[in-house]
Amino acid sequence: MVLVLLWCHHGPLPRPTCTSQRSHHNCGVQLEACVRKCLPRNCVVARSSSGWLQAPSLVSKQPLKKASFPLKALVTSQTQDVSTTLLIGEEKIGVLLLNLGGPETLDDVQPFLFNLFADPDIIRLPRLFRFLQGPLAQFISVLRAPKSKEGYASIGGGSPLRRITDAQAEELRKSLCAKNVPAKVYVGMRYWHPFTEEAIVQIKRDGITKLVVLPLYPQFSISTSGSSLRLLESIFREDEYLVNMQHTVIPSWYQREGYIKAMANLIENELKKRFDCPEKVMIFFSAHGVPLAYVEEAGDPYKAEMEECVDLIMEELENRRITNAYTLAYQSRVGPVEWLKPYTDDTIIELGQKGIKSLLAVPISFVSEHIETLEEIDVEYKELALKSGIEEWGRVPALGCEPTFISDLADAVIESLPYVGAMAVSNLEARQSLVPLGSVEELLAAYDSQRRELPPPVTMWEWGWTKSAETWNGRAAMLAVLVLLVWEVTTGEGFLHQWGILPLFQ
Ligand SMILES: C=CC1=C(C)c2cc3[nH]c(cc4nc(cc5[nH]c(cc1n2)c(C)c5CCC(=O)O)C(CCC(=O)O)=C4C)c(C)c3C=C
Ligand SMILES: [Fe+2]
Repeated sequence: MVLVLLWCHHGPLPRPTCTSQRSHHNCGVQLEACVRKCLPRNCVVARSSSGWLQAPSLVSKQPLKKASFPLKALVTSQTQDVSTTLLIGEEKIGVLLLNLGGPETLDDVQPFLFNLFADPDIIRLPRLFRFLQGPLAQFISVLRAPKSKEGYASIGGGSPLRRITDAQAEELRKSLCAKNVPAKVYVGMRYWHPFTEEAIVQIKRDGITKLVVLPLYPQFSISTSGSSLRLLESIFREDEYLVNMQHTVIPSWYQREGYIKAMANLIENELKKRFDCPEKVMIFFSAHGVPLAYVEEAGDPYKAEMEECVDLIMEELENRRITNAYTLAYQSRVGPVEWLKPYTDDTIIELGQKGIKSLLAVPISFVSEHIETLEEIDVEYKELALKSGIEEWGRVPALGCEPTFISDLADAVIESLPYVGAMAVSNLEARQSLVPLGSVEELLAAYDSQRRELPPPVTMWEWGWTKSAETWNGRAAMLAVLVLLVWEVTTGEGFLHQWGILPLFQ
């Protein structure tokens, strides 16, 4: 196998790949994509932008020597058979799958939403107002809960995420075992059970000595993998056992051949199965959106990774002589701020107006079925498409436990094992060692160094008889009634006393 390392040390990559000094990371992504296209498939392309190495299937902190010019490409040979070296010694290998989590019952919806909105990677307040994070999360979650509950009720009363992620964990364990890498696989959710903290307790109880952290999001975003990794970093930092446990992180894996092939298989199957004239169908990639500020201000690589991911899948399909038209749009916008565009709903309407008759929706940000595939795509977007003049609608299933995909995740874990290193936050010697440290903190710093505030994702106020204003007016009225009630009960005075309604018992 050949490893190509793109090395850019402090400073923008040279033109023409770099058009913006600020989106330094994105340049790296684009450059990496260009280089990958020119190389044979068996090459691993890695890039570094701030002194540590970020390979497609691993993150490792590699103290690189200062470059005499900004960009350097190294080509080395990697001939070691990783799986044989793993089994030497008494290491206990663990794999921690990170995921979002979802409410299992309708009663879980509001507390789940509270956990989500209490996350500073979802709503980041100015430093001075950080103390309001909890009350604000409570407020927004109570406001949003009725709408979310409706959605979860329509998909059977809860999220299928836990069940599917548990099944993926079990299949991954089996696949690793079949590849001679016995490992325990744990699930750590960000906003619902089993919480990441619960998984960590189990990892410590089992005495894991080498841990591979694998977020189940193909593309990295500050709001998903970033948030989970930030949490993990804070847990690790405070725990002596974990500080010394060797670990590495696989931050994103959308460019892996197995994943790309598995996605292409799903698209090819669905095209053949569902449509009379498969070649006339437009392939409609629908990615989960994020607020534009994440990408433009905080440096989230999500958009660049998403675009590259779509290119790679289309390239794979073209190799199979499937040359359909395709497009990418972003769904699930929440709140008043601008999110990544084009929006899925606007795009569907536009395609209908342009006379497109057949669409195949491909959910691409997530590898399990969840509320946004089962409700938003299958119900809302399908209805919109049919109303907009689209006659044939199909949707590619999420990868779930698809064997090519699971086997590729197992390979990603195995390939990352030689890079598992000590966290050792305070250990200077370990920090300077050549063994990659897999520091979550530095990974996050590279994308989100300034930690600017992130926009609130829900509408706070709209004047006029909008749906939001009605909700707010209703809630304000309820609050006023509550205040009056408390006032009457505590003071014994007020309208209800004057009218003889209170006190109830005399
Ligand atoms: C409000 C900001 C949000 C951002 C930013 C965001 C990014 C983001 N989310 C996913 C994947 C999922 N999100 C899910 C649910 C969900 N997400 C938000 C908000 C943001 N997401 C809310 C309020 C909810 C709850 C559901 C709702 O009320 O609409 C889920 C579903 C889990 C389930 O229960 O099935 C997933 C999956 C990605 C990939 C992403 C950014 C890239
Ligand atoms: Fe979300």
